Amino acid sequence: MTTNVAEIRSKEQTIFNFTGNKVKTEDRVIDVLAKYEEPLVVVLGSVLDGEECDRLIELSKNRLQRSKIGVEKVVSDIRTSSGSFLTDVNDEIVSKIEKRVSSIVGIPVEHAEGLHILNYKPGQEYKEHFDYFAATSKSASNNRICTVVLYLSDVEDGGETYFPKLGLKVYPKKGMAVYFEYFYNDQTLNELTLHGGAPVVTGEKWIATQWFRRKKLD
Ligand SMILES: O=C(O)CCC(=O)C(=O)O
Ligand SMILES: [Fe+2]
Repeated sequence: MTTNVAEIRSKEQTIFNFTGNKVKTEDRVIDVLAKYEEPLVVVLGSVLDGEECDRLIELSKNRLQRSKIGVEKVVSDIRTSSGSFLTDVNDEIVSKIEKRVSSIVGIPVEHAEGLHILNYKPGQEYKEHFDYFAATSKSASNNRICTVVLYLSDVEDGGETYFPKLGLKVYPKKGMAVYFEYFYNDQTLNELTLHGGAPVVTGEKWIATQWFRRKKLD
């Protein structure tokens, strides 16, 4: 059998740099459960303990607002959940989690937007989208480069994070997380990170998202 060398794409540099089945951070050893190689998608077990998940939900419960999308911040059918940033919350657990997430990814916390809590009730979803800003957007000068979605609750049915171009679904499990990156030179790889949050069928879904930027945020 002959191999067409032109068809073998050389792998690009990744941001997430751990190999093997564990990621060691200052305060926790995290299991790597699954990996999709290019674009890199990593499923991580037990990033947060139950108490940490409950604390994040508790902190955001009274602050939730109908989610908006884009730089213009408009209410849309694309995202029907409710959410809140925890950036103005001064809480030891929040800082600890942000630090842990940063060391998993290998990017300083100053590049992170701050934990964004989302709550989906039955029927609510986040339709497929890219996390990075369009090249024409003002925000693109310091664009997002990778995402960590932390699952703060189990979902009885539905609510999976899906990547339609990869044929990949990640089912929410309290304390687990999914990481993916879109900082490739090859834009077609970035576009493969199209993803969404499927409608919750039964139960409730809570997540915390941390988006990282290429440069520090002020
Ligand atoms: O709800 C999900 O599973 C995905 C959330 C998401 O895509 C985001 O917060 O950017
Ligand atoms: Fe997203």
